[in-house]
Amino acid sequence: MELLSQQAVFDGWLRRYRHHSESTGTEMVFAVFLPPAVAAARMPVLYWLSGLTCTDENFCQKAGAFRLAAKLGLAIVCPDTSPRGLDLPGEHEEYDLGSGAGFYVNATEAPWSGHYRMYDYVTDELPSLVEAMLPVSADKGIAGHSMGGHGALIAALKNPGQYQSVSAFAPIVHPSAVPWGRKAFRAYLGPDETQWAEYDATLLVIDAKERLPILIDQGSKDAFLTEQLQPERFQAACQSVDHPLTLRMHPGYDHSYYFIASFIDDHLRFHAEALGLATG
Ligand SMILES: N[C@@H](CCC(=O)N[C@@H](CSC=O)C(=O)NCC(=O)O)C(=O)O
Repeated sequence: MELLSQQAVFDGWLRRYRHHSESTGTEMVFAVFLPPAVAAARMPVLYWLSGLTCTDENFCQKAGAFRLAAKLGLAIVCPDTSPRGLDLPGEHEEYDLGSGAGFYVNATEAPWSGHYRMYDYVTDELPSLVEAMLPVSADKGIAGHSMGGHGALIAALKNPGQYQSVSAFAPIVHPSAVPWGRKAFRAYLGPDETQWAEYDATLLVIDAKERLPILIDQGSKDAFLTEQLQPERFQAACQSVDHPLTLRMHPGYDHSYYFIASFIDDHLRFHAEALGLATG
């Protein structure tokens, strides 16, 4: 992997790397924050999955996570949200399909299936690469926002034992039932909706093999709340099977990174505690 940039931040390092991905068949870029303590020990990692229109950079520039992550000794890896550098039909025309909108699934439909394999990329290929090439441990949590919040939920629900913690900001909890998800799933997974269940957190949680506690924060003034997010549907599914969920509604907050920045410390502490780091 090729180091693209390195910057000192809170006595740690923010690096961006490019590498060839077997999953997507493209070059992929990711960002990693390495806390200062990494010099002394292999640190656990939080994977952050971003939302529609994002790259690896949105979280790094806007979330304000690195001061506390440095103190906790928690590395953070931020993948991109889709393959890049392709020119598939329709790939760059709409913000919620194609580039910047990979939805963390393995596409089965043309023209996407050869490259849009973001599920394999974020759950398998990228962690293997990061653990082989960087001074981090195999202990990991996963979190994300909106499309990426849902990506985090399905990554944890589909891989029992792989993550020690999972959390989300304003996740699209039931993509099979809302416009953003239905559009993406129809394109990537085809018209047979029974195939969509494999990537729908509200359906997956019912038969989850592990009851890993989930933290979700949601703003009550989020413009996408009613049409696209509907956290109450996931809450009902969790309640029906006693899956531990903490869903916090925050009056006045919207869908933006101002909301994420306001509560990111709670999520970092939530993950750090599950990963065995001191949070005091
Ligand atoms: N442009 C679109 C909405 C785009 C948007 O709000 N993207 C969010 C994630 S939404 C769900 O995945 C985001 O994180 N944007 C980047 C940022 O830095 O805020 C529209 O206007 O409707």
